Amino acid sequence: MAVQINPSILSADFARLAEEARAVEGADWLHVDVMDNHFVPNLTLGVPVVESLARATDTPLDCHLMIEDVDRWAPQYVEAGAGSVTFHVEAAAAPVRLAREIRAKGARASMALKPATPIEPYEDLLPELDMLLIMTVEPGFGGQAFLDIMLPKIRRTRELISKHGLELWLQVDGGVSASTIERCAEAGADVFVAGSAVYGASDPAQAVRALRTQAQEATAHAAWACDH
Ligand SMILES: O=C(CO)[C@@H](O)[C@H](O)COP(=O)(O)O
Ligand SMILES: [Fe+2]
Repeated sequence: MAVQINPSILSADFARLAEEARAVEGADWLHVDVMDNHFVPNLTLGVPVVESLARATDTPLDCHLMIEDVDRWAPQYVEAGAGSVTFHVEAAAAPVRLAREIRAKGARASMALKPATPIEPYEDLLPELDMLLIMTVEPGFGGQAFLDIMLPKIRRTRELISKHGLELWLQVDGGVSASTIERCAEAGADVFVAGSAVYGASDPAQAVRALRTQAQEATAHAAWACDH
């Protein structure tokens, strides 16, 4: 099973975004947190910055939209150059229609769940998605402590993916670091967002490589991956 490491530029220096994007060459995707100060109590960046970032790096952009009115805005992030667009189910009026629109415009469609949002009501919706994001902190800020109580939700989601024979990627985001990534991989995650663990390191590219090795080794020993 291939694992993917997606550094989050939320923890980078916003005055040097292009340089910071290039500092993690070798990463699978660059994770871009879009916050509107309504869905979450923080404000980051929007469509024009994503357009510029897409031109500044060869690493594809994984846009995590923590915004209200997401049915209206998400397609514009595909047009801005994102290769993957994640909307929060708590903010979407019509998640199936939105996932189909993102895919039709040529990006991977992904849906995120806040910590208190269960996966079970969305089981039938999984075939409409390319990735599911399980938040392992309350969305809004980098540098928060990993919520261990999300591990059973990761396990249950991996079981649903296997049950339906889907190619869905399972992403975790929040507090992912050298001390938590193995637990996430063992539980069933295969795409790992890491902000402070990458950009807080003296060598971000080396931090990506180290996280990848840890995740690969944990996955190799994980029961869910052995079934494949
Ligand atoms: O979406 C978010 C926060 O809402 C994340 O993508 C953070 O940027 C992750 O940062 P760390 O917890 O890894 O420092
Ligand atoms: Fe994120």
